[in-house]
Amino acid sequence: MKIAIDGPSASGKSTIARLLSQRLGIPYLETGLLYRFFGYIAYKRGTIELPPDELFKEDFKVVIDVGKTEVYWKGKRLSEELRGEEVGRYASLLGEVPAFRERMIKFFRELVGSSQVVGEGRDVGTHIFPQADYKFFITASPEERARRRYLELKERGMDVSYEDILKAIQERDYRDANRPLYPFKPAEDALIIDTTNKRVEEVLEYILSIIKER
Ligand SMILES: Nc1ncnc2c1ncn2[C@@H]1O[C@H](COP(=O)(O)OP(=O)(O)OP(=O)(O)O)[C@@H](O)[C@H]1O
Ligand SMILES: Nc1ccn([C@@H]2O[C@H](COP(=O)(O)O)[C@@H](O)[C@H]2O)c(=O)n1
Repeated sequence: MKIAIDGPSASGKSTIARLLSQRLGIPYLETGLLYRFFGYIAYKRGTIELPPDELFKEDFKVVIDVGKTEVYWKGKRLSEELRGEEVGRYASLLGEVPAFRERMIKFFRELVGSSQVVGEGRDVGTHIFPQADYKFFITASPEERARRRYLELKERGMDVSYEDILKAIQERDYRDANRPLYPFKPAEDALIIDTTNKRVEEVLEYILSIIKER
């Protein structure tokens, strides 16, 4: 079984996908973490003008398992290095490059193959696994998503402002939605879930009820 969970920044899709993976015992693929990894490489090199084949020559490894996706670079697991807004911006800029996105789609399909997966990101249900058995699109208002990201980064001890985060989220939403190729939008057969006024537990139980119904 393949499950696609897509949605905009800070909508809560990683949280839901990870919990769903754990409840179902199915490996979790956080596609945004790989975009962030290459965004991190581009950030360190100060440019996104990097051919996909050159980026994929990096010494990296991806491990997907129940409840987790891990990225290793030169043998070291990267985590906090990938979570900042600036790396997210570089990831989003790379995401606008069709050749890079096509290479990423190919990479994710080869990584998962015919195995079960809970795939989470922006284009899992539209392009990576269009044949997924279940497709969910997790969203929330920009203000609520900025609030969630603000609280998340403050808990990590980062000195951020709500206003800056809201602006970054709105800019990234616009960029993701207005890409000439592969514009970010829900799959036509995705179930859209607005979580603005919903707790994580409510969203998870609702999705599990949909899966168990079939
Ligand atoms: N329904 C919810 N209500 C309140 N807070 C939530 C909800 N869902 C997730 N959160 C919190 O919001 C923050 C962002 O969630 P998460 O990282 O899952 O979003 P995301 O869509 O994966 O973000 P991104 O794609 O930018 O990585 C986390 O701190 C998470 O605990
Ligand atoms: N399938 C994907 C996943 C991510 N992106 C871009 O990467 C940025 C960072 O991802 P997060 O999930 O950590 O926010 C994101 O803003 C997207 O622009 C993508 O294009 N496709």
